[in-house]
Amino acid sequence: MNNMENIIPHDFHIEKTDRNKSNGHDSFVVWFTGLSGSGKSTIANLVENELFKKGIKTFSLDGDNVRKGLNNNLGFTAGDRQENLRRIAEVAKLFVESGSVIIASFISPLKKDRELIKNIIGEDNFIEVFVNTSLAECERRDVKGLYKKARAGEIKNFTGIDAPYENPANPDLEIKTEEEDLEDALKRIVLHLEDKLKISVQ
Ligand SMILES: Nc1ncnc2c1ncn2[C@@H]1O[C@H](COP(=O)(O)OS(=O)(=O)O)[C@@H](OP(=O)(O)O)[C@H]1O
Ligand SMILES: Nc1ncnc2c1ncn2[C@@H]1O[C@H](COP(=O)(O)OP(=O)(O)O)[C@@H](O)[C@H]1O
Repeated sequence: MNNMENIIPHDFHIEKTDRNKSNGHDSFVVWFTGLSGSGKSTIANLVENELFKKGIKTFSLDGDNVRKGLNNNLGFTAGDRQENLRRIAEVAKLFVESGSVIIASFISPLKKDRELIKNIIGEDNFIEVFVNTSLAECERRDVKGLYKKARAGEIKNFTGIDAPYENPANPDLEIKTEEEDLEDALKRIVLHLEDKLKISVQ
């Protein structure tokens, strides 16, 4: 029992729009989804650097700062992934309220979980970027040696091996890392965000 009926929200005076006006830009979430090793963190880092250089308030959320802290009691079953992503979405929503552009990089493998994330954050504040790299290429890169372990049966429920990844049907942006240069992809993403930020970021 969590007694939600007894939680009565306080009416705060400073709203998102006030913070956005003060910061000179809108706030929202850029959510990178894709297989392990697809390039989410690499691209997300570059995007954050570009925005930060322009004086935009940004913050990155990824496995390193979330799965080791807030979500250190969660693993990789379908239920744990959903709870991982639900909590992250709630945190991201708070950051958006605070006026930041959030760069989130999580495998987020299932359509229904990405729908949940979008509903929590709000469609208007959510930009989905699908980092589309084939499993074969991710496995070839094997940045962290995890595919090798998964193939050897040392890691269970590994995305792409014995756990599913469902491609997004309608992402706001799709980056095919085997076909497009990193620099070109970066330019394309920043260009897309320019409009959303409602200020010039050239
Ligand atoms: N079983 C299994 N499946 C997939 N990934 C695994 C697994 N075990 C550990 N790892 C490492 O954890 C990172 C993925 O965590 P996420 O929070 O992004 O996953 S999820 O969105 O909840 O599905 C992922 O990081 P990235 O490689 O950066 O994607 C892996 O390094
Ligand atoms: N076009 C590209 N975009 C992103 N990463 C690329 C690209 N081409 C090669 N890579 C390499 O692929 C790897 C992706 O790893 P990483 O960014 O950690 O992936 P993820 O965060 O999705 O697990 C890095 O070693 C990166 O240098």
